[in-house]
Amino acid sequence: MAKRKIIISTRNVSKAFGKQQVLKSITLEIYKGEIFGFLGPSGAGKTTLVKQLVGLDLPTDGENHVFGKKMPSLPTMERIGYMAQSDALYEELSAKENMVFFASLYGLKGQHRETRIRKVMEIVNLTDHLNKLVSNYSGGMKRRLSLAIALLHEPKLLILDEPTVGIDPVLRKSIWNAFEELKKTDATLIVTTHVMDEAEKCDRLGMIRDGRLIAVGTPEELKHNTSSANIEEAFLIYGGAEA
Ligand SMILES: Nc1ncnc2c1ncn2[C@@H]1O[C@H](COP(=O)(O)OP(=O)(O)OP(=O)(O)O)[C@@H](O)[C@H]1O
Repeated sequence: MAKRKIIISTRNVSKAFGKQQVLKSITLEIYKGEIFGFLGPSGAGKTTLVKQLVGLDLPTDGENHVFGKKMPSLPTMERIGYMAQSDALYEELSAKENMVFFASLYGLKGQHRETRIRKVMEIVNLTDHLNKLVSNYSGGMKRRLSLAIALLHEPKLLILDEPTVGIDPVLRKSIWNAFEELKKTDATLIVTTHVMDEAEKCDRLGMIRDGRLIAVGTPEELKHNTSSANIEEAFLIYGGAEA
């Protein structure tokens, strides 16, 4: 098999907040064109890790390299689409005005900007609500708008922190279809989740518990290696529970 191109290399990364050790010596490589999922319970350290990959936070020990550059690196950050766990939207503006604002930050102009806005709003199924004030959006609509913004500048690396929280199953499916389409363009996607059926859709998973990476592999490998019927069971076994 051809050697896969490494997009992210996390090397012995640890993070402490005061006395609390939140990440414990994480070493991991993520490859071009894969959908990689970080799976773990609330408080496991997923957000802390992805913020470092985006370049918004620093490890206490170790290094993160993205596209071959040590993070944080400003030119590299511009190549990443990031969707945070809480929506960073201007509530008093319409969705369209929010899009135009973020598009200008990415340097998108004119007809290209209009085309991209139309395209990403179609992906998240918000075309009919383009001119509505964000303050009148539901929680799920805001999540979808945040996702659309992360997709605007066609980044080759997308880092999405719980992208489908508050989104109904039908739309969740259409968003996962969009992820699959992006993958076909050789984009790399990283998602955090604690939803098991979503974890199953990832090409590979990194299981995180108490700041440790307890297992990495395809969903099939993780189930097979623990003789588990599902990912939830595999997680419990890797976490030290009795089979
Ligand atoms: N800025 C901070 N200062 C102090 N503690 C923090 C800070 N950020 C995160 N933590 C702590 O680090 C731990 C891991 O948090 P993190 O948000 O990374 O978990 P998570 O796996 O993303 O959880 P969730 O699924 O609930 O988002 C938690 O105990 C949290 O309280």
